[in-house]
Amino acid sequence: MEKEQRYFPFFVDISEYRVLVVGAGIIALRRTSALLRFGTRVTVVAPDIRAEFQALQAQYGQEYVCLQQKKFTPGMTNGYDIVLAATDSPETDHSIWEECKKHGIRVSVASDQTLCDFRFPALIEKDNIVVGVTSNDSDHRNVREISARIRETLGTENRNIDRAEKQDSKESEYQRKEMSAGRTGSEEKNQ
Ligand SMILES: C[C@@]1(CC(=O)O)C2=NC(=C\c3[nH]c(c(CCC(=O)O)c3CC(=O)O)Cc3[nH]c(c(CC(=O)O)c3CCC(=O)O)/C=C3\N/C(=C\2)[C@@H](CCC(=O)O)[C@]3(C)CC(=O)O)/[C@H]1CCC(=O)O
Ligand SMILES: NC(=O)c1ccc[n+]([C@@H]2O[C@H](COP(=O)([O-])OP(=O)(O)OC[C@H]3O[C@@H](n4cnc5c(N)ncnc54)[C@H](O)[C@@H]3O)[C@@H](O)[C@H]2O)c1
Repeated sequence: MEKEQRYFPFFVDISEYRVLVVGAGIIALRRTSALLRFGTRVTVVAPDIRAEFQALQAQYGQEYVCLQQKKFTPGMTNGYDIVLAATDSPETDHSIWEECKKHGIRVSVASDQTLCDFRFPALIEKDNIVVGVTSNDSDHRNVREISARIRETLGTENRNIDRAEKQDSKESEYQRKEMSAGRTGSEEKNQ
């Protein structure tokens, strides 16, 4: 019988990490904005970059958000501590995974749970409390629903970008909220 895979929720200081995110669509945006709230530096590589990434760069500064408008090419993962593959091309995601495995870089592939060294959780943040939710059976929809209920109980706004907002690439609700809250990279770091 196959052993059930279980994921342990380490809570790690990622402020000194260098993170590469390949792809700049809705999933990459949700994850990049989450990582930035935890003080890390992120490089984003994609031929099409959603407009909200410019707002993140304006908010956190170029030191924290480096945008590279180009396709992934071999060698790009060099020097990164972790890599998130979130393109809409399974072949590209797979070659990113291969390169990371070859060089011992931890990698998560949004399109394929079998290619994840770690799980990207749903995040609920309330004052200094951080809740991370994941599933051992990869029922992503359930993770999302449980997280929404925790957010409701704690009275936290849903900071995550919903996939339904995908079409609204100009000025999303998320961007307006972040901008009107006047959040800055240094404030986030000090939280
Ligand atoms: C928690 C959350 C965090 C985040 O993404 O930020 C997250 N998925 C979320 C939502 C969600 N994901 C999917 C749907 C559509 C479902 C539907 O409609 O049926 C929805 C619902 C929605 O988006 O509304 C589809 C999906 N997801 C993965 C695959 C590939 C596969 O299963 O192989 C496919 C099929 C793709 C396809 O078919 O194209 C894989 C992963 N998704 C993970 C995390 C990691 C495992 C964590 C876990 O579930 O335990 C992992 C392994 C990737 C990783 O760790 O990198 C976020 C909740 C955000 C929140 O609420 O805060
Ligand atoms: N984990 C999750 O929560 C979840 C949920 C749904 C879907 N997914 C998976 O996540 C992936 C991304 O979904 P999305 O909705 O963000 O897609 P999207 O279409 O919004 O964005 C795709 C991005 O990938 C980039 N890209 C394409 N080819 C590239 C290449 N060769 N090099 C670099 N960048 C490249 C595009 O320029 C674009 O920025 C899909 O594979 C999807 O199956 C994950």
